[in-house]
Amino acid sequence: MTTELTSTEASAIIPGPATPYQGDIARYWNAEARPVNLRLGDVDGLYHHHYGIGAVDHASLGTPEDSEYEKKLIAELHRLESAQAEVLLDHLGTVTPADTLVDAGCGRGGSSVMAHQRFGCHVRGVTLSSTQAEFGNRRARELGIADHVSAQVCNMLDTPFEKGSVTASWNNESSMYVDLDDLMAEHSRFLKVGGRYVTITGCWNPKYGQPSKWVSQINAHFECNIHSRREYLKAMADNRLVPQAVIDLTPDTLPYWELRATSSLVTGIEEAFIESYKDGSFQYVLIAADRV
Ligand SMILES: C[S@@+](CC[C@H](N)C(=O)[O-])C[C@H]1O[C@@H](n2cnc3c(N)ncnc32)[C@H](O)[C@@H]1O
Ligand SMILES: CC(C)=CCC/C(C)=C/COP(=O)(O)OP(=O)(O)O
Ligand SMILES: [Mg+2]
Repeated sequence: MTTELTSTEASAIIPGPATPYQGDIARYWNAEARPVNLRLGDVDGLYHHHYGIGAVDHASLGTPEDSEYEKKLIAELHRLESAQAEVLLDHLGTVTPADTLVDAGCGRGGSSVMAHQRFGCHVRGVTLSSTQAEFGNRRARELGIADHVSAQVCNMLDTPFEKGSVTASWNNESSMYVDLDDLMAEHSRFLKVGGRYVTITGCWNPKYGQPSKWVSQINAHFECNIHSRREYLKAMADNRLVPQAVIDLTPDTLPYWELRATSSLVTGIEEAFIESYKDGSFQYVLIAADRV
């Protein structure tokens, strides 16, 4: 028989944050309720905390004078965010319904749901935020897929997944909150040999020199710590994760940002993304790696 835990029972078995920083990040995401995320998620019930890629369908938007324009703009931004998750899933390799995937830093669970809908597999999400985990588990119940998709409050650097038990795993815009060597070591531990790891992330470009003022602004805005492209490749190489594809998605994400900057849902961080992508100091990349 399965019974739900009371919050007192749950807090007795869920350890506190591993560091004071992780406590801050848990609080940040527990309190987060930005319309740019909730109103986009309301379009079709897939709630994302990542950005979009692909060309804007200007024909579908009509003109700003149109009374439905704002609604269409929100739907278009959401379409581009879901397109980003589809591209991540395209790089997970062969996944069968018997497989288990891990969504590390799963947010409200949009990517987890999409992975289950595409592959029929099990997806285990981890997040520091109890509000996000509850939200994701509620959505999974509403969709009737709670037996396949679940989220739990857990540090992605110290997960309960058994060694070699996971077919594929990913970080969708969640790796800038952790030490990369610790992160790649944990994915490497729970992935099967021959399994696949994918990250989509913003990283600073070593060709620029050091993190630009825009990168510093993004770090301050989200309380995160953006790594360089070089650090990703080094941490993977040191942890038996061999890149199979490194794709610069920067040109593909700029249209999303330029459209978002015109909307009523702006949050103030749009300029930093647009300017850093344009001056070359910051890049939006996908890295897919084989666990060897
Ligand atoms: C920007 S959101 C991305 C959410 C999701 N991947 C998506 O694409 O919608 C960052 C997520 O990383 C999670 N996170 C940050 N540090 C973490 C850690 N140490 N362990 C687990 N989750 C973490 C946060 O709780 C949050 O859910
Ligand atoms: C690419 C980088 C550096 C990402 C930082 C992590 C992050 C906060 C992603 C988007 O979350 P969100 O969807 O909650 O943000 P917003 O409210 O801006 O849409
Ligand atoms: Mg968002």
